[in-house]
Amino acid sequence: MDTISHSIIAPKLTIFRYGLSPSKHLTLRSNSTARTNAASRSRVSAGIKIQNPPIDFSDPDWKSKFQSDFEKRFNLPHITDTFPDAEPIPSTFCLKMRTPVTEEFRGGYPSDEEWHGYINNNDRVLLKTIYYSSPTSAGAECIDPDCTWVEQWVHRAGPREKIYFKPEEVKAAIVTCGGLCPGLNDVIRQIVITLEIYGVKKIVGIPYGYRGFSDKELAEMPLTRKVVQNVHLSGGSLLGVSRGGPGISEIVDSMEERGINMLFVLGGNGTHAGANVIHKECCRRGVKVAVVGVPKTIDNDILLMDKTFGFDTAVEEAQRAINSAYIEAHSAFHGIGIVKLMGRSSGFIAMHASLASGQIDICLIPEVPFHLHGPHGVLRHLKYLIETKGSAVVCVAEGAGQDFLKQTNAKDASGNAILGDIGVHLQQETKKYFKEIGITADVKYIDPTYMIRACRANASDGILCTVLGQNAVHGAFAGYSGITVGICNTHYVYLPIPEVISYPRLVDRNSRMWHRCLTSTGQPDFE
Ligand SMILES: Nc1ncnc2c1ncn2[C@@H]1O[C@H](COP(=O)(O)OP(=O)(O)O)[C@@H](O)[C@H]1O
Ligand SMILES: O=P(O)(O)OC[C@H]1O[C@](O)(COP(=O)(O)O)[C@@H](O)[C@@H]1O
Ligand SMILES: [Mg+2]
Repeated sequence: MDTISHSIIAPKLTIFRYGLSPSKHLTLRSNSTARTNAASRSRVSAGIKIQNPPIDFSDPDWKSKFQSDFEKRFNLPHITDTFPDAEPIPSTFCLKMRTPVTEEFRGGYPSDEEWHGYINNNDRVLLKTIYYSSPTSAGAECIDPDCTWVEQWVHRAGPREKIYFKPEEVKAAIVTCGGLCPGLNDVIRQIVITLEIYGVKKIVGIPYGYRGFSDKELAEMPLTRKVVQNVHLSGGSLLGVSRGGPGISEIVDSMEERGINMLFVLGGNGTHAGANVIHKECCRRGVKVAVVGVPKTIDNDILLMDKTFGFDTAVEEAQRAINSAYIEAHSAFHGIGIVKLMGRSSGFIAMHASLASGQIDICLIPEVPFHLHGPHGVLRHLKYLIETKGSAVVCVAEGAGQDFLKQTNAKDASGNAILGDIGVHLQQETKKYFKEIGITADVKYIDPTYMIRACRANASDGILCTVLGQNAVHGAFAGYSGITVGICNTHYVYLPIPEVISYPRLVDRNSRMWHRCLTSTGQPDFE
């Protein structure tokens, strides 16, 4: 694909949830073009199994075939795939340094054989760590109907002893795309700092996302440790962000003109789809470039990772809005507080914020359909809460209940659907309902979404950003391209881009976490 138009291919995937009857097979629409080369394989995600084509479990070798297929899928694309003769050199990243740089390092690199700070290319991290003895275990992620234990290993991230770029020949660029997310500046800062430790002198920021590659009026921003020293103290992105933008060829043309041979792309699933195509186009043109992604999304909708940076901060910041809604509701006669949180297709922020606050009576997320009206609807339960507790607080994810709203088919510049405002709808319907049944209700609606997104990262996200930013640079110097960084089971890993964006990661309604949320809110089933 040449232009970033994102009339996103939306193939249908059949998802089988263990523990449900076949009549409850679900259909999910993928919103990423990147699924093309992944669609033909079996895959597992949180609580769901997708098989396309199905594995033949009667084949006694199915497990080893699955594992060798898995290994191939998670093999990291490398510069040597396109340039088989590319020779590695000893790494210039070594923390046994001298200040100031003395003559002893002038001609060569300060790599130290005694320093055991490098990651071996064969180091691996185990992707799945729970053995489910039965497919009916809560949240079971099984490959076969017997829930056979199958080891799935992914590549460990970190500095390698051999590198494929000479620092003096590197021109590195950083670009931040999509919506804002707490921690963008922390990642930019760590990328710049780590590049300088390797000895890179030419580092630039591309302004306003992919748009900065085509808009001649937007000058690239030179970056140094000095420039980025304090950027993590503010939210937003030092470089600016945007949606939409030029086509892939234009981006790669611009990279060639500028002499960029390392590109760090900070963004969500759309940005990563773009990064993967940029990587492929560079390979096709035979230009030696490392393209490395750092997943950015407060929605936490990237597959396989424990979490993405900014998510923790978003959950923490959401507490303030929830607490205000709680106080308003609690202080009013028959008070009802409604808080809308972000989450286009995934309800992670709403679920975690509800759990963390302990002040939510009803949590509504896109993954779990609900009725508003009727004997089992949300409004009937609100009446019950008002009658029994005197007040109620609802937390709704922005992507929830879209069926209740007028569908406009409107898209943003990146091709993402523009959602209707479920928060406003809920507020209006609640007011109407209580008026109709003749019960007083004081309804207050809070939409803190953009306030949450614009925050600076909290301490735990700050650390995550630090590790991810540093690992992105190590991955590029190691010669990998078309990869992204992440955290799996508390360990840091490199993953091929298509594997993490083939569809948005969703809350598994059979997971223990969703069950815990229901336990905490005490809400009934609204389906
Ligand atoms: N399928 C795609 N292929 C190439 N580029 C894409 C694709 N989807 C989105 N992009 C580009 O990635 C950037 C960010 O995408 P967007 O969906 O807005 O945010 P996010 O990366 O956070 O999901 C935009 O510039 C957009 O044009
Ligand atoms: O107003 P904008 O910039 O389109 O952002 C809204 C979207 O941004 C998000 O916060 C994150 O989306 P991205 O990951 O695509 O940046 C969504 O939850 C929300 O729907
Ligand atoms: Mg997105």
